[in-house]
Amino acid sequence: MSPTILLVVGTRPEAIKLAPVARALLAQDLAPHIVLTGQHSQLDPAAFGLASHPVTRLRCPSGGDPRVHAEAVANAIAPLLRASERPAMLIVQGDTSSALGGALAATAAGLPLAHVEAGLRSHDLALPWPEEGNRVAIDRLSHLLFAATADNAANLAAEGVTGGVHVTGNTAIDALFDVLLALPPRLDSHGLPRLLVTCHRRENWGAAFTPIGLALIDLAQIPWLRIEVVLHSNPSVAAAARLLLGGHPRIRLLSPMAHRSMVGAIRSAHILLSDSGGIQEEAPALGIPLLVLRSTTERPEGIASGNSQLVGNDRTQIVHHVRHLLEDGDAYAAMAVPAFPFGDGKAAPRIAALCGEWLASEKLTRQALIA
Ligand SMILES: CC(=O)N[C@H]1[C@@H](OP(=O)(O)OP(=O)(O)OC[C@H]2O[C@@H](n3ccc(=O)[nH]c3=O)[C@H](O)[C@@H]2O)O[C@H](CO)[C@@H](O)[C@@H]1O
Repeated sequence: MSPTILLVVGTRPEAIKLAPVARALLAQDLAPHIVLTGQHSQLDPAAFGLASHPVTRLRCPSGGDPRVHAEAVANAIAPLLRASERPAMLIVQGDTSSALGGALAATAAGLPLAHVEAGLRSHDLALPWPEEGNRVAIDRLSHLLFAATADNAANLAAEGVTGGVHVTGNTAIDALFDVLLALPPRLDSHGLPRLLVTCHRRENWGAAFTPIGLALIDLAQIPWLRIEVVLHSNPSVAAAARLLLGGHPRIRLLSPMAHRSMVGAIRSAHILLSDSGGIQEEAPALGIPLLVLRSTTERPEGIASGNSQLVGNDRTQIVHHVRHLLEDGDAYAAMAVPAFPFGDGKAAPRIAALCGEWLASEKLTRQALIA
């Protein structure tokens, strides 16, 4: 029987980034089993191509203290690891409290743990909180660490974590390529240039969204610029944008989109304004200039490749940088060259092969110890 591998999925980006891994594990004759923690309660496995795998649903919605949430997830996963058909390995992705909960549960049960997107660091525990702390904690507990980039592996080395580290690329690019294959070809757009905005990180919640919203209202005075804000699926995160921008005649608020539609929207945008991690990975590959609504990033590779720029959440700075890109064709063209600093779209098969090899070598070691 194929060894079972549990994949813990709490949020939309984890589903997007683990779907290619689940598929690649199956191709390696390993049996992926999806554990939906309930962090994003509306998550539909079918929307991410995960429905063909066995799925266990836990009831751990987010809200409140993320450390309490991580503990709740760990407690809810524990019985799955004690079951008679104990999995061979548990995989977590990224830095959510679901991922931390999965890592804690695996550790408590003495189960091998693999971390997809290991070594990502902003080097500031407060930005983003609690994600940066979750990243460090998960990496300390993991047996296999799949770093997306050489910089991420170097972050691990600097912390003294070297064993089990592999540079694989980010599975976000695998997922992006999958979507692009299914999208109709891009038609030349003769419409107005579009500024596409997403904003959901904790540091831009509530009142912290105000300068960003006011910057969009300033930019809406440019008559030939279309502004679209994609709201987050968490209504309390979306509330500040609704309050400030709802009803503005020149700013469209859009409901959260399926990944396929989102990639289509990014691909046809002129400029992106976002604090999303995943969009920082996708924008360079699509060659769409990205202004990052943060003062720091754990993804400096997109800045080094010339595709993104940090603009923080200051009203004047945001307006200045968007206007600069709209008015200076050379500056725009320099940021619009597609680049692939986050991977070549083959991260998931690499990860699955490494999991298979690791499990085989563990089995040999166990057999040698018994003999
Ligand atoms: C800054 C940061 O700490 N980000 C973390 C956050 O993700 P992150 O900040 O990427 O979370 P988002 O919710 O922005 O998800 C981004 C992904 O969702 C897609 N999208 C976005 C809007 C929409 O309506 N529909 C849609 O499909 C984007 O194209 C992208 O693929 O959790 C991830 C999962 O652990 C981590 O890997 C990231 O490090």
